[in-house]
Parts: sequence; structure tokens; C-alpha cells
Amino acid sequence: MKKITIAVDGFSSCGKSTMAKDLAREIGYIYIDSGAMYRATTLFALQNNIFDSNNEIDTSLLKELLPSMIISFKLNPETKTPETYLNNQLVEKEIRSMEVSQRVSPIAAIDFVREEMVKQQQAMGKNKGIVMDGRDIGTTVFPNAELKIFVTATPQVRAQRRYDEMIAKTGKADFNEILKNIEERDYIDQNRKVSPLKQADDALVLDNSSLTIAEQKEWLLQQFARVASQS
Ligand SMILES: Nc1ncnc2c1ncn2[C@@H]1O[C@H](COP(=O)(O)OP(=O)(O)OP(=O)(O)O)[C@@H](O)[C@H]1O
Ligand SMILES: Nc1ccn([C@@H]2O[C@H](COP(=O)(O)O)[C@@H](O)[C@H]2O)c(=O)n1
Repeated sequence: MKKITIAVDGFSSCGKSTMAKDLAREIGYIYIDSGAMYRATTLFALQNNIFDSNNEIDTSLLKELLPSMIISFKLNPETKTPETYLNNQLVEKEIRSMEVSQRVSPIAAIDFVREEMVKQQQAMGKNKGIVMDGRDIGTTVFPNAELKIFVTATPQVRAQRRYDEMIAKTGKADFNEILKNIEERDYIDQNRKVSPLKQADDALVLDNSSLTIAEQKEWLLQQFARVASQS
């Protein structure tokens, strides 16, 4: 069967990477979490004092330093999932912190940052056989993807899922802080000038507010089987 390109876009914390990762593992495709690249860029900006005390971004300094930033993914042999490296350091945990989550969307709104990320993402997908999740994959990165999914769920459901995850991982989380962060990121992502988050005209919409992880996985596998058999 010919390999295809699969774009999974949607709102923050709605389960995009869970679905995309599960599908890629099942069908033997590469999985790329494009959000991890914007998160790693934000961590790089924090490490290089690019935010001032008011969280204003020194864009000239970021532009100057960007060529020294290398983001890569390596497969964890135990979990069989890709992990994010920033300049050869494993940063998977650091990029998921609240400190990064609260600063990532303004970084992702910068034109030269997006230009560089999109270039790298397109290179990763040039041979197809890839599932990539993010905000602009079906609209900008792979506008010709054979299968495009746009995932959504209510903000309360999304915040509850993230809250449950953080409680399970660290034993502490603040539901209201998580909900506020999700709503703020959605707003910035939908209203930025460059490649705003929006549904591609040819995307299939999935509201997974009341679906289980197993149900959404099954739905996505069915969509893949249908599209791949026609390609
Ligand atoms: N259908 C579902 N029902 C319950 N929990 C879910 C479902 N789908 C995903 N989750 C859980 O919700 C949380 C967020 O999922 P995930 O990280 O996949 O979202 P995302 O859209 O990729 O988020 P982000 O935008 O931050 O990258 C995770 O804890 C995941 O296990
Ligand atoms: N294609 C993308 C992916 C992500 N972003 C921005 O990064 C933030 C973090 O992404 P997560 O998927 O880990 O939530 C997200 O809020 C966006 O601001 C993007 O712009 N484009």
C-alpha cells in the first residue's frame, strides 16, 4: 500500500498526540509532535534570557541565536515513543512544564520561528509515511495531506484530562490554572497573523469530548484504512 501523509490538528490538550501516536505505532509510520518543537524553542528562549521580567520577547536576540538551536527526536527504546532533544539534551519533561506552557504561544506566533519550524517539519515528511500533530499541519505544513483530522473537545473536558494527567504524574495540579492556560493558548493560536489555528476545508472534524481513548483510536484507524485504500 502506498504511504500517505496524515495531519492531526486541533485545540490544546484535546488528545491529538495520544491519537496520532497510537495510529503511527499501529501502522508503522513516523510520528512527529510539532508542538514539542515550539515548546523546545520556548525552553531555548528561557535558557538564553530572551524573555524580560515582563515576559516581553527579545525577538532580535532570538533571531540571532536561532541557528544555534537544534531540535531532534529520538525513539525511547522502552516506551517506543519519540522524545524531544534540544541541542542533544533530553528535554521531554522540561518542555511540558507550566513555565513553558505559559510562554509557548507568543513564541509560536513569531513569523521567523514558524518559518524555520515549518521548513524542518516539511523535510521530516518529504517521504510520506508520517503522522504529524499540531495547529497548522493540514493548512500550512502539509496542505496536500491525504488525511486531515481536526480534533476538538470542550475546554472543561480538556482541562480535566490535563489535570488528571498532572495529578497522576506529579501529585499536584491546579485545575483553574490549567483551564486558563488552555483558553489563553487557544485564543493566541486562533488569532495570530501567521498560520492561525483553523480547520482545513478538507479536514474531518472529531469532537472527542465523550469518546474514550480506545474509541477515538478505532475511529482514526477506520479513517486511515478508508483513505489509504483509495490512495
Ligand atoms: N478521549 C480521551 N478521553 C480521556 N482522556 C484523553 C482522551 N484523549 C486524550 N486523553 C488524555 O488527555 C490528555 C491530553 O492528551 P494529549 O496530550 O494527547 O493532547 P494534545 O491535544 O496532544 O495536547 P497538546 O495540545 O498540549 O499537545 C492526556 O492525559 C491524554 O491521556
Ligand atoms: N503546529 C503547531 C504546534 C504547536 N503550536 C504552538 O505550540 C503550543 C504547544 O503545542 P502543544 O501541541 O504541545 O500544545 C501551542 O499552544 C501552539 O501555540 C503551533 O503554533 N503550531
